[in-house]
Formats: sequence, structure tokens, C-alpha cells
Amino acid sequence: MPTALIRRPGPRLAEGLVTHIERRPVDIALAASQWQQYVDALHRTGWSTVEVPPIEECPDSVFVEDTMVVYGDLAVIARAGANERRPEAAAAEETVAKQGYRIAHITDPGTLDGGDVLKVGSTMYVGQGGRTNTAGVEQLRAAFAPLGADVRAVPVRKVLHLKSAVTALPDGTVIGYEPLVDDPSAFDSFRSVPEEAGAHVVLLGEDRLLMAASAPRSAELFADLGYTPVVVDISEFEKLEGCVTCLSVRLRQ
Ligand SMILES: CN(C)C(=N)NCCC[C@H](N)C(=O)O
Repeated sequence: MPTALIRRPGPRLAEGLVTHIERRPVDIALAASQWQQYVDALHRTGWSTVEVPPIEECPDSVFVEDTMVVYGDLAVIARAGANERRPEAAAAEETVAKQGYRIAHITDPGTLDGGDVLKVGSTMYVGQGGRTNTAGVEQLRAAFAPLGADVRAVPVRKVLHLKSAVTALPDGTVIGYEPLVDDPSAFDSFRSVPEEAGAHVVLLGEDRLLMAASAPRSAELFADLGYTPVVVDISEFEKLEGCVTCLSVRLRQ
């Protein structure tokens, strides 16, 4: 059974970082309920989950995707681009090591957030922008090239992370909402979607795509393409520039 790492939101969630959007009030109770529905959707579609211990003093710790990049049997532990998020990594490293992964680290002067890394087969597109720097990309390439990964840097200026702008369908097509994609030609294949959150899918296996309720026209598009959208409302996390990929780390199937 495939496994996903998750991390429950803490009491300071509403203080999470916002960069490209205006801050809006976050309903903590609603966020907790939305997080549980996200986890239930993973369970309903055959995923087991392992909780990374919460870290209450870190408002953004629920966005566990950012703490690491996993490929093959190796987990590269990130060095967050935002200083205040650096304390999130330690417990995430312990948890993924217990799952049997070898560990490597991004180290100073490199910075990297897992949300900047989109894996499409053996290609890793790495967004270089506010959180991930050149040294971070080079260290990621050094770690994963021996495993056969082709690590390619792409510019990210309009949004927080690469996966704020693009993710990929099961057939490898990269999808994005064009006004927010710096360079669609950077991807081997690209298809535009009609709304921002339509760019964010988590591949649950077979034809199922976990996606946000804020992208109904994109859900229709994916259904027309023969996929099965699994829709969750993550409005409170979207207020903190989060999306469906941020709330989990999918480990090897
Ligand atoms: C793909 N995305 C967007 C992520 N993996 N991470 C979202 C982090 C949001 C947090 N408030 C921050 O600014 O760090």
C-alpha cells in the first residue's frame, strides 16, 4: 500500500507566511476539519499515512511537502528558503528515515523547498526563485543524478513555488495556469488549465487526481480527459499559499 507523510496543522497556522497574496483571516477549526478530510481522501483511495510529529511553534509545518524531496530510496532533506521554516525539517527527517530511506541534506549556502520540485518520471524540474537557489539546485542534482534523475532548473518569479504554478498528469503532461507560469516552454509537454488551482494535482494512482474544490472547470477538463478528480476543499490552506501537493509527501508506491 503506498504511503504518504502528513503533518497536522498547529495552533499558529494563521500566522503562516504569505508572499504573493494578501493575508486573509484563517479559520483554524475549519482548517483542522479540511485537513482531516484531505487525509480521509488519501485513505479512501488506498493510501496509508504516517504522521510527522507536529511542531506547534512553526505555523507552516502542515506544508510537509517542503521539508524533503524523495526519489528512489533517497530522501534529500530540504534547507528551507525561509529561515523561520528551518526547524520543521528535523522531525520530518526522523520520520522518513524510519520509513527506510537513505538521507542526504541540502546544506548552507544551498536553500530549497520541496514545493519547488516537480518530478515527471526521471525528470526533476526545480523552480529557482524565492525559496530555492542555484546552490540548492546543484546539491539536489548531485544527490539524485547517480539515481538517474535529470534535474532541470526552471525560473519561478510569479508565484511562491514551482508547484504553485505547475504539476503533472499521470501521462507526464505538465499542467499550469498560464498567467502564473514563467516559461511553459521549459517543459517537455505543457497544457494550460482554466484556473489557478487547476494546476495542482496529486497523483493518487490509476486515473485518480486529488485536487482542490476551487478548480471546478479544471476538474471538468480532467474528467473529459478520462481522469477521476478526487475533490477536497482546502480554502484555509489556500489563504496561506498552500495547495493540495503541499499537505503530503508521497513515498514509493
Ligand atoms: C507547492 N507549495 C505552494 C508548497 N509546497 N508550499 C506552500 C507553503 C506555504 C507557506 N505559507 C510558505 O509560504 O512557506
